[in-house]
Amino acid sequence: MTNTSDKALLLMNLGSPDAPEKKAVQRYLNEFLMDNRVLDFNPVFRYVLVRGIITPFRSEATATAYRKVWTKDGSPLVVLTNKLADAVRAKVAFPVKVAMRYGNPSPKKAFDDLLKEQPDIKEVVVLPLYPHYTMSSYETAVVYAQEIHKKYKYPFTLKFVNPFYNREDYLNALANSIRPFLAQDYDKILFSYHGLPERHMVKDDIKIQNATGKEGFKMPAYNYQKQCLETTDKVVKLLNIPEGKYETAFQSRLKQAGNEWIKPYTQVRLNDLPNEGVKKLLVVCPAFINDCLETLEEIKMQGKEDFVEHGGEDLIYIPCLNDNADWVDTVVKWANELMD
Ligand SMILES: C=CC1=C(C)c2cc3[nH]c(cc4nc(cc5[nH]c(cc1n2)c(C)c5CCC(=O)O)C(CCC(=O)O)=C4C)c(C)c3C=C
Ligand SMILES: [Fe+2]
Ligand SMILES: [Fe+2]
Repeated sequence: MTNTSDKALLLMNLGSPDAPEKKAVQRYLNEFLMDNRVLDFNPVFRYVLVRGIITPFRSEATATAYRKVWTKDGSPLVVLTNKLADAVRAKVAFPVKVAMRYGNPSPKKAFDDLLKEQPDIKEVVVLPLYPHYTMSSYETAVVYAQEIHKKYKYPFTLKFVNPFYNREDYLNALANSIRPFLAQDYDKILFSYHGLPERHMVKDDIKIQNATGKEGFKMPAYNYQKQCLETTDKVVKLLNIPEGKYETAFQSRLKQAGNEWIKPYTQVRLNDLPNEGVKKLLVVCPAFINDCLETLEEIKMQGKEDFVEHGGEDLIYIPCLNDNADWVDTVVKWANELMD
């Protein structure tokens, strides 16, 4: 559609390395893990841990994992976020841009491009592509966009879409995307969310209790783990999935960030479920809006291999919302609501 508005939408995601190679992954991990909302240690310890241990030892393995899912157009996360932007763009009369918290394109690039295209832009609605609030995902995206906006004195205001883990439109889109998979025989459906160090939950709880209303977004009522459990709860109700046929777990643990992460661990459940009689498992990853390394490599590939090795027959991975039609309509609706 032709742009006729002085408002714009920015879709903000986590970001990926520029290439599935050790050097690019090193650059990416250094930026990502030096974020004090991700590795919340004192700066000197964080620097030593990231530069001296995590990045040198992790980069090659992470690059190998990225190579397994990399597409001809780039990382799945970036490609699929762009695809979502294209689908939204086709339905609206305002510009739609993409920015990443780490790596490219940065919010600065997105804001600069936006101004080049439409110099009279007055307001940018930012949608962080994370349904749930936690300081290491939603909050760091918001704060980074705010910092760049302030630093370069952009002549427009920013508005943020709130965390949406319990919003009806998101839950309906998610439930509708799961429904066709429930038509087959299955033993259980696993809702696997990105994990968090327990420590982060304590900090998030304090932030939630002390929210001032000036954060730029509405804080949720409670912490990430409870938000995830609420998402599962609401989706299983929409889908009439009976008790005992579903469970929630947390994936992607990075041990160096602290030994205790929120439980149960997806990895442990994938290994144990076959012994508990679960042979055919459906898995959905609702903390991720776009498929990425953590869903495609960790769950769809590695997770399936582990599940089968431990006696499972099949793991059927349910894709993220990506550019699903209901989800695209939801994004359009939410953007329009905030622009009114
Ligand atoms: C302390 C470490 C980490 C926390 C806390 C964390 C929270 C968190 N992450 C996402 C979403 C994504 N994470 C992704 C990759 C990824 N995450 C971590 C570490 C933490 N994440 C690392 C080190 C990596 C890189 C890959 C690796 O080396 O294992 C991705 C995928 C990126 C991609 O390019 O595909 C996403 C998406 C959320 C939602 C979250 C908190 C809830
Ligand atoms: Fe992560
Ligand atoms: Fe991972």
